This record gives sequence, structure tokens and C-alpha cells, in this order.
Amino acid sequence: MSDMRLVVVGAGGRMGRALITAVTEMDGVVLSGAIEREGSDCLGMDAGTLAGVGENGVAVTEDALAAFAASEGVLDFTTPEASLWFSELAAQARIVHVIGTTGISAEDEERIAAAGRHCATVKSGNMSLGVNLAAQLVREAARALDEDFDIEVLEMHHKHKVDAPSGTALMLGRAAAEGRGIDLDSRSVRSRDGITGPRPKGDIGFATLRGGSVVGEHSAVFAGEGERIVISHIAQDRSIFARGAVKAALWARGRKPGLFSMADVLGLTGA
Ligand SMILES: NC(=O)C1=CN([C@@H]2O[C@H](COP(=O)(O)OP(=O)(O)OC[C@H]3O[C@@H](n4cnc5c(N)ncnc54)[C@H](OP(=O)(O)O)[C@@H]3O)[C@@H](O)[C@H]2O)C=CC1
Ligand SMILES: O=C(O)C1=N[C@H](C(=O)O)C[C@H](O)C1
Repeated sequence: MSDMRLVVVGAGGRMGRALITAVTEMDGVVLSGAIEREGSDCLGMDAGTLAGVGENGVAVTEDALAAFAASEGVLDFTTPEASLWFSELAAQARIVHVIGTTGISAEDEERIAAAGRHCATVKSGNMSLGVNLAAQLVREAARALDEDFDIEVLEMHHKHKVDAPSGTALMLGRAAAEGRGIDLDSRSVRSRDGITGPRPKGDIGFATLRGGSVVGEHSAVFAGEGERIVISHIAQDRSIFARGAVKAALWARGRKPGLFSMADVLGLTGA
């Protein structure tokens, strides 16, 4: 089979550059386009040069429509508004859409799911093997432990991150809620300040730290009387997300339309 032609959108971003690197280094894929937003300083640059992997002859453009028409898949780690737009374009072009963007509203999630009826879409708040495995462990721990164990999810990211809690923190919170058989939306505590009173039993708390160049660190804490279980993941390099995204595109190639998760790609569903 020929190499899968992949276009990277948000090519000049932290993840965009990591994705161009992964596509360059991994077997079975080739970079077919690199897209940035209108007015970006990156327009016209060579994508390989931009990512620091050497010139590759693929120019960064703003013409997503033309790039999608010449591609079999799109790797998208951008912004919620941009991902929504790209989901509509990917649906029109019937190409695989891999979405890593976080901070997407519930309403836009539904619109992306609707677009996923026309093309295979893989979407996850974290594309790494380690986090997806950690989410399974969290689900199991929450299933095994009763409400005497308080669940808190902690995360730290670099100072440039714009959404909170992180997509991964929400994934871990959702896994814990599923394991415990409760609804996350009605039981999650996103912030605490002032005289909060004692912690209500059964809530799932989130704590967010931002600073420096931290790639991504997450812990799910199960705090009981006299003991604490902590399931943690530390991302040391963005390549783990980028390689996961390429793996997802290859997995989705030739698949029927639908919305899939990274757990599907990694074969962790139902584990
Ligand atoms: N699921 C996962 O495994 C991971 C998810 N992420 C998520 O990926 C997203 C991006 O993160 P990161 O790379 O750090 O952010 P960056 O801000 O570095 O990158 C986003 C890029 O998208 C570009 N962009 C914005 N709008 C458009 C548009 N309409 N068309 C084309 N390009 C556009 C931005 O351009 P400009 O800056 O010029 O506006 C920027 O270059 C975040 O939501 C983050 O949480 C990150 C890592 C892993
Ligand atoms: O913005 C980031 O950097 C990251 N975002 C994702 C998230 O919101 O969880 C994944 C990873 O932690 C890095």
C-alpha cells in the first residue's frame, strides 16, 4: 500500500511542528500539506524547515480546501473554532480527521460528532499510550474503591496553555466517574476558594497548575483514611502525542465513517 498522505493543520504550533516531525520520521505516511491560519508569519515557509527536520518542499499555505482534496487524512491540534471548521472540511473531502484539540464545548463536540458520520474521526484529549492506559487503571481503581476514597485529579502544563482543566484531566475524571457509576458533570468540583466547608463525599475534584515549559503531568488521587493511591503520568516530550496521532490516522485509513477514541486505536476499549 502507498504511504498515507497526511496534512498537518496548525503547522506552526507546538504540536504542529511535532506532527510534521513525526510524519517525517514514521513509516507508512508522507506529508501532503501544511496549513496555517490567514495572516500567520509561517505562510510560505517550508514545513520541514519550520519543524527543524530539513527542507521537504511542502510549503505552508492557508488553503485547507486544496490541501484536504490532495490528502487522505488531517492531523489537527489547533483551536476549538478551527477544529470545528476542519471537521466540516474533512467530512466534505471524506478524509480521516485526527483531532487532538482540547477545550471544545459540548455543543461543538456534537457538531464534530455529526461531521464524523461522513468520515472516520479519531478524537482524544490525549494521544499517548501511557495516558490512555492510565485512564483504564483509573476506571478500574474507581470501580474497586467506594466513596470512602476521595477522588482528585491534578494537572500541570506549560504557561501557554489556554484551557483548563486539561483534556486529559477531564478524560481521567470521566474514567473515574464511569468506574464509580456516577455522572461527572453533576459531581465535579472545578475550583475551590474561601470557606468551602468540608469536602462532600463522592465529588471528583480538579486542580490546575500552569507554569514554565511543562509538557503535561497528570495524577488521579484516591485519598482514603490513612492511605492514598496515586496514578500518575508524566509526558516528557510532545513526540508521544504526535506519534499517537499518526498511529491513529493509519488505524482509521479505510475505516467506515464514525467517531473513535484513542482507546479504540490502542485496543484498550472494554479493558
Ligand atoms: N490530544 C493530545 O494528545 C494533545 C492535545 N493538545 C492540544 O492541541 C491544541 C494545540 O496545542 P499547541 O500546539 O500547544 O498550541 P499552539 O497554540 O502552539 O498551536 C496551535 C496552532 O494552530 C494554529 N491555528 C489557529 N487557528 C487556525 C486556523 N483556523 N487554521 C490553521 N491554523 C490555526 C495557531 O496559529 P496562531 O498561533 O498563529 O494563531 C497555532 O499555530 C490545544 O488544544 C492542546 O490542548 C496538545 C498536546 C497533546
Ligand atoms: O496543551 C497541551 O500542551 C496539552 N494538552 C492536552 C490536554 O489538554 O490534556 C494533552 C497534553 O497534556 C498536552
